[in-house]
Amino acid sequence: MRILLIGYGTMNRITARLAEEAGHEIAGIIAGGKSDPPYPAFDSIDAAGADVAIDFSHPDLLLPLLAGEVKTPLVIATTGRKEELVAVLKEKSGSLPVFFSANMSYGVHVMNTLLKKALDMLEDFDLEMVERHHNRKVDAPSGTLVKLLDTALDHREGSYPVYDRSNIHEKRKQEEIGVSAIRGGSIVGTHDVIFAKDDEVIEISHQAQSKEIFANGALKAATALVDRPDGFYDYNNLFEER
Ligand SMILES: NC(=O)C1=CN([C@@H]2O[C@H](COP(=O)(O)OP(=O)(O)OC[C@H]3O[C@@H](n4cnc5c(N)ncnc54)[C@H](OP(=O)(O)O)[C@@H]3O)[C@@H](O)[C@H]2O)C=CC1
Ligand SMILES: O=C(O)C1=N[C@H](C(=O)O)C[C@H](O)C1
Repeated sequence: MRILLIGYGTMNRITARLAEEAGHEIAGIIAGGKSDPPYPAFDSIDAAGADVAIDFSHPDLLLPLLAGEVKTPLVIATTGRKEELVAVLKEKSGSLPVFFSANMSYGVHVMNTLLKKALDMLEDFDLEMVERHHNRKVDAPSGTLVKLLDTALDHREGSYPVYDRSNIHEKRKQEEIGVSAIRGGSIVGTHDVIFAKDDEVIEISHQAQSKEIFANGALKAATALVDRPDGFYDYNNLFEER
C-alpha cells in the first residue's frame, strides 16, 4: 500500500517504521509544521495519491483537512473532540471507506465487549473508570475512556459521569460513573473499569505495553479497509467474515 500519514509525531513515526518493514510505502506526510519529516509534505489528503491515509494527529490538524472533498480511504486514530470528529467522519463515509477507533488495539475492542456483558450482569454495582497515560498526552480523559464511558452511559439509564469530586460534599450516588485521568512518565496507556459493591470488586483492565500495538492495529485496519465499499467502519464490522 502507498500510505499518507496525517500527523508525524510519536505515533506516526512508529507507523512509518512498521509500514516500511512490512513492505508498504510512505507516499507522504501532512504534519503540524514543527517536525521535519523525511517524506514528501502535502497539505491536502488526496494530493499524495495514496491508497489510504493513516491519521494519528490532533483535531486542529485533522478537522480542517476533512472540511474539503476527500477521496482517499481513511484510518482515523486521533482522540479529543469525539462528537465533532465522528459527525464529520460519518458524513465523509457516505463517499469513501472510513475506519475510526479511539484505540487501535484489538484488546480494547474485546474489553468494550466484556464491559457490555458486565453492565448487563452487574446493574447494582458502583462504576468507576480510571485511565493512565504518559505526560505528553494533551487530551483527557483519553479517547478510549470516552468510548468505554459511552458504552456504560448507553447501558445504564439515568447514569452520568462525574469527572471531579473535589467540590462534591455528599455521598456517591449509584447513578454516578466516576472518571479519573492520571498522567505521568512514559505510561503507554492503561484503562481500568471498576465495578464495586459491598464486599466485592470486579475489574476489567487493559494495559498497552508498547505503542506498536496501536500502529500495527492501524496498519491492519488500513489493509482491510482499502478495498471495502464506502461506509463507516470500526472493530465491530471491519474484520467480520465476508
Ligand atoms: N486510536 C489509537 O489507538 C491511538 C490514538 N492516539 C492519538 O493519536 C494522536 C497523536 O498521538 P501522538 O503521535 O502520540 O501525538 P504527538 O503529539 O506526538 O503528535 C501529534 C501530531 O499532530 C500534530 N499537531 C499537534 N497539535 C497540533 C495543532 N494544534 N495543529 C496542527 N498540528 C498539530 C503534531 O505536529 P508537529 O508535526 O508539528 O509536531 C504531530 O504531527 C492523539 O490524539 C492520541 O490520543 C495515540 C495512540 C493510539
Ligand atoms: O495518546 C495516547 O498515547 C493514546 N491515546 C489513545 C486514547 O486517547 O485513548 C489510545 C491509547 O490509550 C494511547
